[in-house]
Amino acid sequence: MQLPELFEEKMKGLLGAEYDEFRRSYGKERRQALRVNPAKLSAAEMKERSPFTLEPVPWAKNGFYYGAEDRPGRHPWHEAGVYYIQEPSAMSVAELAGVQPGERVLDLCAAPGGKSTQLAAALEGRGLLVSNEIHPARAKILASNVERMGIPNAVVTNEPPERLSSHFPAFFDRIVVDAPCSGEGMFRKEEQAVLQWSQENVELCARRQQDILEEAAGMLRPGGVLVYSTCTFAPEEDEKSVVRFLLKHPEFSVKKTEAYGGFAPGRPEWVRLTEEEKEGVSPERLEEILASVRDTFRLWPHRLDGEGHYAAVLEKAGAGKAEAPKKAGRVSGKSGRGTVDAEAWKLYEEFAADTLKNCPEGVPMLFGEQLYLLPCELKLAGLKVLRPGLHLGTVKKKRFEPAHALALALRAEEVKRTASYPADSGEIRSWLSGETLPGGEGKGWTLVLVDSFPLGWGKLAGGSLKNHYPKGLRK
Ligand SMILES: C[S@@+](CC[C@H](N)C(=O)[O-])C[C@H]1O[C@@H](n2cnc3c(N)ncnc32)[C@H](O)[C@@H]1O
Repeated sequence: MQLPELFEEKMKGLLGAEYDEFRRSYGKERRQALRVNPAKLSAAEMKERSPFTLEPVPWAKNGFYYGAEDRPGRHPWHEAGVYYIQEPSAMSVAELAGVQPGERVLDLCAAPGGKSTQLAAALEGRGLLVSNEIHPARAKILASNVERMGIPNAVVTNEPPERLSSHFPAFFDRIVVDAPCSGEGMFRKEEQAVLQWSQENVELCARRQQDILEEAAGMLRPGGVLVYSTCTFAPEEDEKSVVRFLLKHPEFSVKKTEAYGGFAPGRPEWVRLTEEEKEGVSPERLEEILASVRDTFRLWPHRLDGEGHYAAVLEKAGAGKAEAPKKAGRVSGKSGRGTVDAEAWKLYEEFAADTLKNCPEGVPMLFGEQLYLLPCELKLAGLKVLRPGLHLGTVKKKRFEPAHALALALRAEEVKRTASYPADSGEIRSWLSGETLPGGEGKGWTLVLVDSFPLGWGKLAGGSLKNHYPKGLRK
């Protein structure tokens, strides 16, 4: 595979004797992986039930390499959010974030959603995930992946970091900054990354990373954890980005974190600072910061089965925990911004009484015709919000229509009527292409399952099951 000449020269200079091994990794077959959604089934169950040849990704609890012949993206379990296809070294970041259920977590550069969906899994449906993406089209993809994975407690926003930071000062327990970067670790995956590479772009990315980190710093509560990551090997964007940030922010330090033994340490000797960048810093302090960078992580494609990544776990000084997000307890008609229109709420309750055995919890909020459940009391006014929590459905004149997101966030046993078909059945093929299926007796909203996993809503009436699988997702 052809690589940019300047990139090769640069890496030769950095890696020395190790370069040949690094270069040879570009000739190796890329190993692909998926991450099981623990809200749907455990990793052990997946291993037993899955139609794919799986082998654990050593550093990711729910991560598995799949066989070269497997096509998990085409399997109906993918549409049911049973797993997320993710580059294996990228799975390290959310693991390093050490998220605990119930925390407030921000994923600042989140699309298409690999890290967000992994962070959400660690939250186990409790607490709050704010998943933000600056680019509108990418934010839509992020929202649809959050929905596909059935995440009930995520708010998806589409904002530049500086607008978000003025909204959430010292708010989050954990923040992930998976920064836009020069993507040197994407060369095997995307030819575009090779074509677009230049040293100027590396420098541009490094400047942008400083700006993003600056905004992230203000949104973290004292004692909170910030994970910074890139999928590039350029020290300007990796160790140097961290060093520049630490020089400016004495309240932050590198947190020593236990990780998979195959991760290599950060390389402070690759950091070249200008006189201006070092100004006002004592040599001892500089030495201390540089030494701490050894406790950041490099994932090399010639040392493990993955495309490569960099990650640093940073801690903000100070004690204390952010207040636990205020949860609404069981749903009520009250929203954070007043009362959800009584008629709208009545229509939802009628639907819930007829269809659900167990109602999801949260703070109801009506946006136009769309009814959502926020994971906690949250001020969102003034932000571009794509998904303010779990989308329950649309309130139409005299009726309530449940959302696809609700179907995917429910478990089969929480619903009164289900219709289950095996993944390889003709019914599932027909269903995914939008066809009506023959139904049984009775009438009302029915959760269609592929094997045991919710796939969407159907409406049973007159012996047939009308298809409500979203048109945009049909095959
Ligand atoms: C490496 S990707 C994120 C991948 C994602 N975390 C995942 O695991 O699926 C970086 C993201 O940052 C976004 N981005 C680009 N410029 C940005 C900026 N100035 N501020 C914040 N995000 C930016 C990009 O659109 C891109 O989606």
